[in-house]
Amino acid sequence: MGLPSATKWTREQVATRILAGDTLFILNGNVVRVPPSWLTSHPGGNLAILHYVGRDATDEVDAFHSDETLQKMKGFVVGRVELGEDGWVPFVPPIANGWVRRMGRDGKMEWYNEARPLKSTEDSDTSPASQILLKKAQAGAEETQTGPTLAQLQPTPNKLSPKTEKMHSDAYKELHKRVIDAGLYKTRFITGYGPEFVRYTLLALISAVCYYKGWLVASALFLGLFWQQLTFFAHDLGHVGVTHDWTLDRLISIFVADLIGGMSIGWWVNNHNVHHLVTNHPSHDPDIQHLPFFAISPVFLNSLWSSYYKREMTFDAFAKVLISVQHKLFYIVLSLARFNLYANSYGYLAKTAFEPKRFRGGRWWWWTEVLCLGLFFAWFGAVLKGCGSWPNILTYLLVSHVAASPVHVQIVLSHFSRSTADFGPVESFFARQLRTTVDVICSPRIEFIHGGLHLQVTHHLFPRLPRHNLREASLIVKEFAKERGLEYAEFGFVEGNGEVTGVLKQVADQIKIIGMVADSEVREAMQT
Ligand code: HEM
Repeated sequence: MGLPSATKWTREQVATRILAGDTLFILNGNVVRVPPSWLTSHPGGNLAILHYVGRDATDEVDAFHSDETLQKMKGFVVGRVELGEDGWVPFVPPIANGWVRRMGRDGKMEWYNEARPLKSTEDSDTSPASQILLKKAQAGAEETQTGPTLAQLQPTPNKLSPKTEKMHSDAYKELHKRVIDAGLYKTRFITGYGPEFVRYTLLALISAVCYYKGWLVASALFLGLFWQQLTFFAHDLGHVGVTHDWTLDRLISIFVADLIGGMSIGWWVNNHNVHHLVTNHPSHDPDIQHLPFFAISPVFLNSLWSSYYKREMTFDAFAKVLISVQHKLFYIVLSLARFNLYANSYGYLAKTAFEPKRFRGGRWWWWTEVLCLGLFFAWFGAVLKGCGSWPNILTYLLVSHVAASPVHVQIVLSHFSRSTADFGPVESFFARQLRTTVDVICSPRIEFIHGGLHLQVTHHLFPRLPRHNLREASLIVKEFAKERGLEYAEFGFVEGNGEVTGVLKQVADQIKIIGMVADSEVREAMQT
């Protein structure tokens, strides 16, 4: 690079370096350069960073990193930029237009066009002018264009005002300070996790006692409830939100998620971080990419490209049948969702088997996960074998997996009925999380059923905040949002289910309408 860290960079210089392949983002007015070797070993995954290339990532970086990491990040600063009255004028990251870096035939890194942009032709709340969805790249397209262009880096203005977004960003910083000052980053080991551990132990014990008594359905039911509750603990650990020590939290989470639950925590964290950063973006957020089973927006009927799964989400004849009745299949599909999570988990571990060492965890995380999954298959396999007959085995498998499934309903409630529009890089982290996320109202007495994660808006704003402090933090956030006239969305559990199935029905109806229009066109053509 050759530029010392005190150097002032112009916006043009930043753009030129990005187009040349550098991974740059803005942090508190500094230009941060992530070296390629670091990008692949980033504990939050490479996509987390790629979605912020050319943008001011200060709020996101503050939300996701420990103080120790924030200090270390200073070592990656390569210069400064002039921030205007409305802050940094962001670029559109190359990945948003389908451009990624990969090794070329000559052994050098080069741009690769994995997808082509599908731009909005209007400027509405559901389809803002800034919206870029992705479609699979056409064969041979990369030969005509060798990398992203300067024009592609420039965001299309929409109805968002950069001044207002800057105000939201400043407000978020102030809010974060209030949360820190209130001491809410301190984990409540005794009063928070104490009752949790009693609950986990009881559920596991009841399941074991029932099993040895031969009450298999009851045993499976309590095993499922035990898994359901442990999911929340694994979630906290995945966010480094328990001991706040990456290695310790990761080790405990491998024990909980892989050994007891049979799922890869590495996969879950990788997936979940992307979801937190590009929440509800149809082409980038894996948590809303569920074809052929669900489509929460008509845009999915265009067979979009997923930058997370690196494949086309094909809306084929099979998907068409399922989506047209998705609101009716909603609970049935979710009750079996755990099997899909196993598949994704093992696929991720297979894919990462030959990845380079990580900055945190080197390769041990991978081997420990594989070992713990082996142990899971050994103990759960023995449990199933002990059920005796095939009908008993099948019943045990189904009951335990269905009993663990309410957690999936809860997760989708928090986002499925919220906006999936892409307001581009100008939108602040604060405003984006409030727009795409909703809380489920629930009494503190029964909030353990939701694992406390029904306070999803506050969780999205402060992902590393220990779960048992979310209620207290949410009160601060709500008051703060009210002061600034921002919406903090929340609904009751029943109302939320109604909204989500309503959204699914709307998309399903859309298919019927498209089908009817096509039929009448054919009829008209035959008559003429
Ligand atoms: C040079 C730049 C960066 C460095 C050195 C860095 C370093 C790290 C480290 C060490 C962790 C482990 C957690 C911790 O110890 O704090 C982490 C996690 C993470 N990072 Fe970064 N990071 C960088 C840039 C970014 C950017 C630009 C983003 C996105 C805006 C990002 C998103 C994340 C996420 C989502 C996690 C996972 C946290 C969680 O699971 O709760 N990082 N990063």
